[in-house]
Amino acid sequence: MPEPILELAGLTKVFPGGFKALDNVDLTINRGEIFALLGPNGAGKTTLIGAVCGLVRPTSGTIRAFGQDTKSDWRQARARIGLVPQELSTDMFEPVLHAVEYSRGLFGLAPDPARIEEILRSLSLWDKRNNRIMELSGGMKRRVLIAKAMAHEPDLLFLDEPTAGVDVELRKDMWHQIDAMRARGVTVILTTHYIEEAEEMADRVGIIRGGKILMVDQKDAMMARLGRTEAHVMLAQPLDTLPPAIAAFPVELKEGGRSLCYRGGDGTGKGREEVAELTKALIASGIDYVGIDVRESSLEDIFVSLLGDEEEQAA
Ligand SMILES: Nc1ncnc2c1ncn2[C@@H]1O[C@H](COP(=O)(O)OP(=O)(O)OP(=O)(O)O)[C@@H](O)[C@H]1O
Repeated sequence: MPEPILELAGLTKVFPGGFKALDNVDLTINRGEIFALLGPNGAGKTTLIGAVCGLVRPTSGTIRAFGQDTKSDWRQARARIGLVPQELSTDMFEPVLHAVEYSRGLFGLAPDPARIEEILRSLSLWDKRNNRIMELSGGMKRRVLIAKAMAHEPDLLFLDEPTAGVDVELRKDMWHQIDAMRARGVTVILTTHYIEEAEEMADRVGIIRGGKILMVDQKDAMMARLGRTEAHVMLAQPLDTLPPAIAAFPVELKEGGRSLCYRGGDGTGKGREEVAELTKALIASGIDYVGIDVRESSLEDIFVSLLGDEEEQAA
């Protein structure tokens, strides 16, 4: 039975000046899951995190964390929440070790040098522990942000764009770290506009745009429901029209009749079987082909088509 760890109801933020960055957001996050909040620039992701972490005051709506309304007992909830912000704002002159120890103390936990060492080693920061943060590379600075958030052993961890602008190796490393946190029972909410990241990491995905949650679902269910198979068949001879046996498939001629494009299935692999049927039907109809390119749609395709649909509706 899923146990809600964070419950947002009707969460709305209107900034002074009238801009509505969050518009009636309802969202429940369950213990132990990795939830990816996916959305384009300015969608409201950082504002949502800020509201939960007490950095942004909601205009209306409620936030319950660990079963408690955060309005009544904010400090207690906040002590159990870790935040890895997009940017390092303070501590530049601090040595790494000190900054991380300080983060632990900030929320009232007793010092634990062994735990801090474990965290720093797991992030390959141990050798840099006595360096001032300003002396580190951009990627290392990001690791320090994660170390700081992990130092107070949060039950719920927000990662705001954890891998924006980092190299592929560090990105993989971070994914590893997130996995390790999940294994430790930490609930992780990450914001990203890298779809690949959501696809790789998340159990559930929420799509946010213009301050509104457009869709929330298990990643696999979202892929199955909205996914498609796409196949391009390069024909040996261009065709003007399709015989009925071929036109019965969800296909259309492209490139002046030189290729046949199939779009079908449902993201469960069913489309591939239909493509196999299509190739048999082509042979039976005496239509020769020289190549086939089949691909399953990714979360990215789904994301782009969802946002596209929204734009059409808004127009
Ligand atoms: N303090 C503020 N005053 C006015 N508007 C703000 C303020 N902070 C954010 N906004 C606006 O609210 C919207 C949502 O911003 P937010 O930072 O939450 O987006 P985001 O989804 O995190 O985007 P990104 O992917 O670019 O980080 C933006 O249009 C932003 O300009």
